[in-house]
Amino acid sequence: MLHGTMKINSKGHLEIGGCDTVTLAKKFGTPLYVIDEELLRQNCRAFYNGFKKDYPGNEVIYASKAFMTMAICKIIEEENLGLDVVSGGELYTALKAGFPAEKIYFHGNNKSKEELIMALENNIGRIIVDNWFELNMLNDLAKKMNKVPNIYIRVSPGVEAHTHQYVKTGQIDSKFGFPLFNGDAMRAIEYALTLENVNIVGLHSHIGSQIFDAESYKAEIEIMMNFLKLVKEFLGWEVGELDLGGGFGIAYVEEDDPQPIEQIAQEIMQAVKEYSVALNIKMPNIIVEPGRSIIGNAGTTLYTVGAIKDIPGVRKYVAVDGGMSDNIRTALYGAKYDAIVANKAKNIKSEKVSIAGKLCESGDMLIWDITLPKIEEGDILAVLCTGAYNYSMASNYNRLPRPAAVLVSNGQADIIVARETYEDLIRNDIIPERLTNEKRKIANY
Ligand SMILES: Cc1ncc(COP(=O)(O)O)c(C=O)c1O
Ligand SMILES: N[C@H](CCC[C@H](N)C(=O)O)C(=O)O
Repeated sequence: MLHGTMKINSKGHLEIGGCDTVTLAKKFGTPLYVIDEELLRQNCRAFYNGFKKDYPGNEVIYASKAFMTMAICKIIEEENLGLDVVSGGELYTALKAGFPAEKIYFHGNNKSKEELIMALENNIGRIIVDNWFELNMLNDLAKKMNKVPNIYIRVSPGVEAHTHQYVKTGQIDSKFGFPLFNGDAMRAIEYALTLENVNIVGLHSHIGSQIFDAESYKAEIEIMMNFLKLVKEFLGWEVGELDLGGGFGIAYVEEDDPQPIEQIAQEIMQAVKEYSVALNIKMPNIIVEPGRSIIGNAGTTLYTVGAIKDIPGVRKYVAVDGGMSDNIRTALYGAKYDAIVANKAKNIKSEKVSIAGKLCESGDMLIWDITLPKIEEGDILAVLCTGAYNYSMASNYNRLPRPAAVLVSNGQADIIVARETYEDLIRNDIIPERLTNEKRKIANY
């Protein structure tokens, strides 16, 4: 499966954005995240065309947790999308990149006082309030700062998306949002409407991630639209904005079969329209928060193959120079990935291997069982669809420096995140004086 601008060139090498990946590996080192700018922009446009073109009041906001750097913020801004941030760090990055504050939406189930102050100071577009503690704290802070932020109330709709347990969020037993089933969501809205220093403009819900078709969204829409009707009846307030969250799936491997975004968008908008007519309520503007489906298939990780361990009759382990520190998803979720031997992209796939990382964990695997051309030390392995939740979930486990990321387009490759160095790793380390004290050394000795 080739994605976006991927091609096999005349040398039999994998090319992305007009750049030979073997050359990229040599020039920038490995592991290396490669981002296909054209595909990233195409994904943005599919969402824009599906949700916003015919409905100017709608917004598509990129869930920056999937992959965020200042360069990515620039592209998202150019593509006319908004931005979903979930922490002071993401907000800071967006603001530093000059992202328009009014198009920033702030999520999170435990925002700190400092984070809320930062949001208020910068007059960001929407704050999605998750719980009572936050609602009161925000109103108090806003009063002190003489602000009236636009807020959504996050509703926990009780919808089970058909996806991995860890990436389900809409079910009743969830840490996110005000439960709908016990009346909390209604009470929170009623209360927010009485507060002077918050301006409630909409509701939010999110049901999970890696969802392949419109069915789960339709279940969410049915619940939320009926709730909008109840809110109108009980509180006399018509909800103007309904944020349905993110979660649109991508094809990591061949058996994954997500519907095209344009089609899902069409079905979602159709369902919203039908419910507003049937329930006799104003059609709300719809907000969606795609993360994975914007950046996921636009990212590829290049690794260099090192040790190969063949256990005859059992398994052949092919180890690469990265692993769970740059892609924790296989270890964490049992995620599946496809890969190409970048310098042998035309060769016949002839042997089944498993791709291991280099970290000190048996679970540090990237791919269990994949058939590839005969692979040798020094080959460049390209793991596909690593754009989302790889760099953003990367760690320094085993003190591995985080890889660099390059943006490729039309034969040009630009670094958007520099490779971490060993110096970076010790930058924040401090040896207290008492540990360097000579007398202590002697005493201990
Ligand atoms: C509230 C919310 N919105 C959007 C997203 C983005 O999800 P995805 O990357 O699956 O589109 C998530 C999950 O990370 C989320 O929790
Ligand atoms: N926050 C998202 C899931 C993020 C999953 C992501 N971390 C992954 O690697 O797939 C949610 O609650 O639906």
